[in-house]
Amino acid sequence: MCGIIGVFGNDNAGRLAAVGLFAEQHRGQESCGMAVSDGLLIRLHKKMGLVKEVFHEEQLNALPGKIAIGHVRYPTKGSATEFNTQPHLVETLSGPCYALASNGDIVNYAQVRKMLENEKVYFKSDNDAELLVKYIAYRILHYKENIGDAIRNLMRDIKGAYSSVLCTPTELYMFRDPYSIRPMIWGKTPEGTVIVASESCALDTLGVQDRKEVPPAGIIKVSDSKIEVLDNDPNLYREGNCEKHCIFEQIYFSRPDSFHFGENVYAVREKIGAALALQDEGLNPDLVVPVPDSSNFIGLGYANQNGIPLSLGLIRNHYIGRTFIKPEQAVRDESVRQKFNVLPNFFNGKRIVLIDDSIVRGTTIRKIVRLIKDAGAAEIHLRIGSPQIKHSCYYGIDTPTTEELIANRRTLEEIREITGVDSLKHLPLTDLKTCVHCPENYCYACFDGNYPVGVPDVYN
Ligand SMILES: O=P(O)(O)OC[C@H]1O[C@H](OP(=O)(O)OP(=O)(O)O)[C@H](O)[C@@H]1O
Ligand SMILES: NC(=O)CC[C@H](N)C(=O)O
Ligand code: SF4
Ligand SMILES: [Mg+2]
Repeated sequence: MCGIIGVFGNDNAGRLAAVGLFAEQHRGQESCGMAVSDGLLIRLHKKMGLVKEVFHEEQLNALPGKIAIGHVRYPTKGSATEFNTQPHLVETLSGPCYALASNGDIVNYAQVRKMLENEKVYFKSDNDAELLVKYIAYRILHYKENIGDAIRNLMRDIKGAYSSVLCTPTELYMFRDPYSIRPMIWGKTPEGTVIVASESCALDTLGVQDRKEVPPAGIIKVSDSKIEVLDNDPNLYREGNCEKHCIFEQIYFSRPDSFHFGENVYAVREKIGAALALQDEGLNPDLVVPVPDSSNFIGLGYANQNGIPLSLGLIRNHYIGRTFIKPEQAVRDESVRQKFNVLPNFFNGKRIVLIDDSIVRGTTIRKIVRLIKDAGAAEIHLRIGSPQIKHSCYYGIDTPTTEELIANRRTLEEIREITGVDSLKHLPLTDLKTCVHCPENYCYACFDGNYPVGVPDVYN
């Protein structure tokens, strides 16, 4: 998962983009970057690190212009390096230049890259956003297409998830894959600046009130003279006429104050909590304790449904960030250890319902249960706000190789034993589907293995 931002029509475009990226920091912590156009030239700055580390006053002063695109990266295609960091800039010999940033992942990356390499297109990175921008530049130069047509052909030829922003020296484009797997939302500030972001929390921070989702297969072109929604029928590029939004955005990834796929994220999480609670009538624990932060609203939904007090007995260090999205296991282990502590004398003798949104490798929950047990809890009943994750994601979340997923290596009973809890229940898929308004419009592949856009080819 990554976060994108696009800004058009503001003298402080770079600064606004930095504010937007900061609001989306939870979507990518490894590196970030920005491309800003002053009308003639696109300048690029990207580095490993967090937004506040990469964009100081000095860098922002060196990025003048009215159009900006930016990205916070959580790597899925290509390792965590500066080369693979987005945006990617293409400067062509004949003049035009384009910068692009994208959230998602491409499943036929190898095939399309090979096709472009056969046409003498050169790649600097292993990142899918470079593939997207080079594909577009290739179509424009080779077939003399305009950008809109190049993007339409991209939708025909390139399969996977992409919520992308592209800028030229004078225009901003936003476009989204036909299944709308990742969120993408845009609007205008009262002063008329156009902003597009992965999540509405970034638009809120930048003062955008009137906001709309970029439609499936949508292509929106913003120039000085107008905003054009270019005609494009999603059903030309997909099987069935459904969108397939990532359900994991609602369960874990997005900020709870965001709104997308027609839902308030916090409200979906509260429903997940209530659905978990319905499985537990008669359990009567003393306290419901969520694993902060992503499970707080699931915990609240559970507590309200069964009339049990919600208790914030686990305290997290807010400066550690997300642990599941860190690329190395040793770093994940150490980060979880440093991330959580318990309130003193809080758990002693108590029967706890402990709530987390998901178990991926099992790193987090093992350590948390140990902490709570050491703090004297009498019973721990672990409830997970999603089904077991048994399949990798190929659309922008780095759920690891299937062997790394604990649900593939152990039975549910073994996981209960390893974690050391008294009982363990996941939310069944059928119940999860009741927590959103249009369940048919979601991807659930990491739970059921039904991949709406297929699985990757192999690069060789
Ligand atoms: O089983 P695991 O491999 O540990 O992965 C699952 C955990 O990772 C996520 O938390 P994370 O710390 O990434 O983010 P959060 O602070 O937003 O909950 C998620 O909320 C689970 O707690
Ligand atoms: N998680 C994402 O959306 C990652 C975007 C892109 N695939 C990258 O690796 O940079
Ligand atoms: S496989 Fe899972 S994480 Fe990936 S897009 Fe589908 S629901 Fe989301
Ligand atoms: Mg968590």
